[in-house]
Amino acid sequence: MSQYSQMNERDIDQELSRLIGWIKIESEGIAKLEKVFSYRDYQQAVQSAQRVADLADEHNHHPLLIIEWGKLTVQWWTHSANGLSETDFNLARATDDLLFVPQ
Ligand SMILES: C[C@H](O)[C@H](O)[C@H]1CNC2=NC(N)=NC(=O)C2=N1
Repeated sequence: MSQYSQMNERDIDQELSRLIGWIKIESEGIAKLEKVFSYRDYQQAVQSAQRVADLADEHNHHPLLIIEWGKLTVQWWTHSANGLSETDFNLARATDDLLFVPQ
């Protein structure tokens, strides 16, 4: 099994239960991992998006990013698998590590 193979429902649910704030959504018939991060203003959301973009390039795996005022939505899935792979979960965890800001 490659890091990019489509996962089965059981493995997806098990991995999901270990994450905080990430949900599974279905968009255009494709399962995706989504989390919304909140910020003080637009610039903070933009800067966070840039950090996720750098992470994505490092791994050659790219999420959908939606920037709004005070809000960044991140969606991970694997285009080549038409769904979720281990790589998406690894990068969801990496996104959390990257965007975690101690209060
Ligand atoms: C050629 C290149 O490796 C592929 O197009 C990569 C790029 N980034 C990617 N990103 C994501 N999220 N899924 C992919 O299948 C994917 N494929």
